[in-house]
Amino acid sequence: MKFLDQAKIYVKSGDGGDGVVAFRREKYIEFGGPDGGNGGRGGDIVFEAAGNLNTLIDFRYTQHFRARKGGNGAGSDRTGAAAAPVLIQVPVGTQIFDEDRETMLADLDQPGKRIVLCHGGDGGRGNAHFKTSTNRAPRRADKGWPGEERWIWLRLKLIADVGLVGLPNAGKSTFLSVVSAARPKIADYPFTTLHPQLGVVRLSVAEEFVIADIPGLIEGAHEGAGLGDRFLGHVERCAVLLHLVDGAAGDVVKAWRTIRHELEAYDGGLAAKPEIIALNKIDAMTPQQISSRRRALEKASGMPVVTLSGVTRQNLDDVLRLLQDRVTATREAARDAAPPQAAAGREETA
Ligand SMILES: Nc1nc2c(ncn2[C@@H]2O[C@H](COP(=O)(O)OP(=O)(O)OP(=O)(O)O)[C@@H](O)[C@H]2O)c(=O)[nH]1
Ligand SMILES: [Mg+2]
Repeated sequence: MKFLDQAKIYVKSGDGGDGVVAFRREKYIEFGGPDGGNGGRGGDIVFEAAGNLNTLIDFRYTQHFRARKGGNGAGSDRTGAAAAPVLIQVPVGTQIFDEDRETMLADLDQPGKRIVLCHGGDGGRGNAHFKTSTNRAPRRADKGWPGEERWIWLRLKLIADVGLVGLPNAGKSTFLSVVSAARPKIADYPFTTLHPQLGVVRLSVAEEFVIADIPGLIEGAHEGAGLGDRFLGHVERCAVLLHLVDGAAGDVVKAWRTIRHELEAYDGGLAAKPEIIALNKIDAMTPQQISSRRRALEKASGMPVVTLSGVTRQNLDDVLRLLQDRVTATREAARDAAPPQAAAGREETA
């Protein structure tokens, strides 16, 4: 499946329908009164977060969205029909930015959340509306109000509970493939993973969380080296980062520091996120190597370090338990902090 996490599109809500000038025509009544109806409202542009999507690729092919004009008014005081809204479905986690790419207009962070981004124009008034005691036969009717138009940026930030970070080849995709049903590409060369992928981990009926595997980072990623750091956006909303360090390749402390440095250079609160450090590929290390590298990492980071092997599945259960507990705690804290309305996924208008 192709993946795209940003897209620029044009949206325009429908113009309002025009009001009309009309007069009553009936037998035996010489001068019928004004009865021109109002125009109908133009169609809205509505965005909806859809749970079954996880790419913006469709927006590469369709970039213009226009809602229809409202119907014109008609004689006999008939109001024009309101035009149907245009509903644009985007993946959960899509943020809508103004053309400047800075101002966020909406954050579609929950399944089913909807926002009206552009309101349809109101219909113009028909001449029946302009009748007064001194002007009983007005010839005035207004055109409909124009709809709103703008260019916007869609930016997808996948919503996962756990973000996998590490150098290329650290074993991130292997880890994802053994703990979830996801089947990412795995190979012994760097930058095997070219776009983020999600997997669901199920520990029990009541316990599950989503992991995001992203392309490996290298030194200078924040300046564009390798695949750059733009995929880090996909772990911005994670509760915890699982930082995999390849224990079988070179200097583990240097590897860990390189990634920390890139997380700090990326502004998005990533450096402040809880991190679980895991020394990976212990199946390919001697017991002495495992303990000395682990100690070196613990000394450098000042944190406990877990050891595991994605290939032989050693210690996976312990690591998943740690992650689940951290995810649960974060969710509970968020629930306590959020006002009840927001937790219910209230509709809002941008
Ligand atoms: N011995 C051993 N090899 C592993 C382990 N996990 C991954 N590998 C190997 O390491 C290489 C890289 O694995 P990937 O899972 O593709 O690594 P990645 O971190 O996703 O790499 P990028 O997508 O390039 O960032 C592959 O050859 C894997 O078979 C492990 O636990 N033990
Ligand atoms: Mg990978």
